Amino acid sequence: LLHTIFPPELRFALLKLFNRVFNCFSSYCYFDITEIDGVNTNELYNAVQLYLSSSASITSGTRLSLTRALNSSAFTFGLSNNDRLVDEFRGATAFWEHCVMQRQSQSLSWRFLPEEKRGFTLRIKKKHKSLILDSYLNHIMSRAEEIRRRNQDRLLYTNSRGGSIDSRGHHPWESVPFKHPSTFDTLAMDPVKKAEIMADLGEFATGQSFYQKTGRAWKRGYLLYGPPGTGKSSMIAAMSNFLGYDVYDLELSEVSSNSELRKLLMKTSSKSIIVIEDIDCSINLANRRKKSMGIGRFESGFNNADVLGDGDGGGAGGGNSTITLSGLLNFTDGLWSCCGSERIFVFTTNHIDKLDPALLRSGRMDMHIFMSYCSVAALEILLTNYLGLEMSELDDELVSEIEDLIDKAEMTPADVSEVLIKNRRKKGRAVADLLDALRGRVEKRKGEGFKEKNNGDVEEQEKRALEMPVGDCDSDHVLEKFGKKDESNQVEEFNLMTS
Ligand SMILES: Nc1ncnc2c1ncn2[C@@H]1O[C@H](COP(=O)(O)OP(=O)(O)OP(=O)(O)O)[C@@H](O)[C@H]1O
Repeated sequence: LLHTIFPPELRFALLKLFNRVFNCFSSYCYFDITEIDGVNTNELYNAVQLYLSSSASITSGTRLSLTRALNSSAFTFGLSNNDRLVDEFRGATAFWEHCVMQRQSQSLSWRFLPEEKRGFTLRIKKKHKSLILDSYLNHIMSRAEEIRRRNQDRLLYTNSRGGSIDSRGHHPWESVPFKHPSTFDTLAMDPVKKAEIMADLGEFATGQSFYQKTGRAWKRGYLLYGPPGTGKSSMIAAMSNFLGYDVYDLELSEVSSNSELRKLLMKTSSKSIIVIEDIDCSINLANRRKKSMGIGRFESGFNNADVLGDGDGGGAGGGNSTITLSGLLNFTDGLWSCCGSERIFVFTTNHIDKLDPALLRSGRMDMHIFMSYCSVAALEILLTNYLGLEMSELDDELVSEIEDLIDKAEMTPADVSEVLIKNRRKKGRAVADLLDALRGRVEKRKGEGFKEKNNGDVEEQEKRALEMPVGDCDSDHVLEKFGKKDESNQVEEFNLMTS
């Protein structure tokens, strides 16, 4: 009888009418965000899920499912049917409900759809509608991206031959989870310098509006230089862990031309650190200069590029590579470096004197970071990290002997950690071994007439020249500095360059 008096069509029409009247008088409005929009995945649904699973407050009695995604180092919770969460945004309250319905049938679609139809319903006050639509949803998208990055382990990419996707569909960048444990806490270096670098990175990562306002590309370059074992790779890992950026370790010898380099760059993602290690071994600048001027023999062991591109080019160390310095500079500086944003370029070298001044010039590498031999400040950090020991716990006499020896010994943090790690369970033994190692090194260097120390002096000059504001670091200064390093070849070479 009920069916005859109220046929389904009439019931549906009444329900619709009721809804309309209800909506007119209600102070709320509703938005549905379904998981699948037609046949496309709705990015907003995934973002809302991720965002709510870590940001919104859980109402009591809510039952949530916990998840830990592959490659992820954090737990998030998922929402079941009709779970409700409340979120606040700039004084507005957003009520979220998760709705799950069984899908009736697999409609005609080229793509398999999940059996459940999932979606969120967002309820907000009508007066907050524009705030929510203009800002809240964008806020959710960017927060979700951030959470995804933080939860996900960093990835370390390396390039295989070529810059394009090959015939077998292999991407030119291959990745592995990057689990390097180095952080700024574990990094042994001068605390003031460390704080400066961290502040610089922090400013960069949060500086979107600054870069927009000044019309600068949102990227930054760091040159790490210093002897092997002073922590250049550890610094890159610490940067990656600090910012939550992936690392692209660019193997230049695998790249055969400037255009390949450009293609590789195009396939890197934003929020990443692009690293070229031992840049002096990758780009053969000295020989290029001589060759381009048609004089001099190629004395170093580099396998020179046959094609040198243009006058500003230098061949990459690899076999048939035609990468030029200008190609590399375009990679970091030119229009192509801006395809994407929030990118950090890091070059490392053990021999800053081998680098072309063009690479060091103002604006190329924004910060030059000298990774030095182990200093007292760095040793304090290593003692705490490896032995859980404060310098203040040591005898005054012992401390003053260490302070006296440490600079003369020129031990790298890698050398010092090797000594400490051997006896990490016997603190006294470890400190005694360290003292022996320091004395041994000083004696050895005395025997050699502190030859290396002379280099150290030059390094001090480099340090001073390169750590001044980069704008002041002109090529003349650099030439003069390098001219002092090795009287025989380098002076001639740089004279040629200036002429
Ligand atoms: N400044 C440092 N702070 C903490 N540990 C360090 C530091 N420098 C070196 N180490 C230790 O020595 C190891 C080797 O250092 P790392 O590879 O970072 O040096 P590097 O300067 O990059 O050397 P190379 O130029 O040979 O690549 C690290 O795994 C780390 O354990």
